[in-house]
Amino acid sequence: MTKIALTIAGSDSGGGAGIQADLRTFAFHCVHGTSALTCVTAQNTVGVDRVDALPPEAVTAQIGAVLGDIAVQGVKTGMLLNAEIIEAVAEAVEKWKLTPLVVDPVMVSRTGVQLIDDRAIAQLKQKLIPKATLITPNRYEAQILSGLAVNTIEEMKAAAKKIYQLGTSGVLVKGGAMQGALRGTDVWFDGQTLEILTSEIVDTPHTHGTGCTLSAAIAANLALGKSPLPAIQQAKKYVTTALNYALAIGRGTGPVGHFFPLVQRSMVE
Ligand SMILES: Nc1ncnc2c1ncn2[C@@H]1O[C@H](COP(=O)(O)OP(=O)(O)OP(=O)(O)O)[C@@H](O)[C@H]1O
Ligand SMILES: Cc1ncc(COP(=O)(O)O)c(N)n1
Repeated sequence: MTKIALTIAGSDSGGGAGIQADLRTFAFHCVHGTSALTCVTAQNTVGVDRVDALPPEAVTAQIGAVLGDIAVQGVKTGMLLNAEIIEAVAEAVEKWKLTPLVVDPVMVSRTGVQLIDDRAIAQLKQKLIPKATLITPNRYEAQILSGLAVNTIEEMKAAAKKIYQLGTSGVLVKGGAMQGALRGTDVWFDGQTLEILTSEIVDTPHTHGTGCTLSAAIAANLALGKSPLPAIQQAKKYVTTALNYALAIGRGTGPVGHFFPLVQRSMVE
């Protein structure tokens, strides 16, 4: 039976992150991708020029149109932008019993720039994170959500445990923005198991979309029937490969190569 996933996220006109990365990641996993758009960014490899939010009712309607007709086996949320959209998504999660649910709490970019306002952060904490199967904060998001500094592996573990208390069933603190040997080391905590996930460090400046790609790959693996930790381990391998095939396009931070491992050994000349 065809497995189906839903992404609730923003559009990246440069095609590296957001809905564009999520749908490519679902397709790579042979999972049919459905989507509910929250905002439209005018974005490229250099930066974000403008963000236009959709009305929350439009987000509700998209989720309703999908779920009213199509059963989905995995869901992820990405850039939700404002408190009203977060509220609408939390209500839809409740109404449609959206599970398993991966919440990528997109709040701060890898470069440390805050992407959503303080009210939206509070709504994420109160309304959405407690409903999540797992959440995937990066280093800076983990600092905000835990109120702790995150500079060492011990601090990543402490942050994961503290964030778990917000009511999510699992926390993956991502280490893409950590320094030195910790770059690419993530920490998983689900209330019982504390696991350190490592990978090779891929030495590339082209890392745009790694967070979106990881959470979409986790949602795809959950839709395929894996339980959270194996889903995360598989997703991390996919991101590492995609980083190895990252695209040096544009003048800034290029995107990871979602399909390039396939293309290399396939019929495309
Ligand atoms: N250079 C790297 N080498 C290996 N793995 C990496 C590297 N950079 C990021 N990762 C991995 O990519 C995944 C995404 O983590 P990251 O911390 O980059 O998320 P993010 O900040 O949300 O992403 P983004 O850069 O897209 O905003 C994690 O599993 C992380 O360990
Ligand atoms: C529309 C949109 N959504 C999310 C991100 C962050 O993405 P990432 O953390 O993967 O770089 C982004 N830059 N644009």
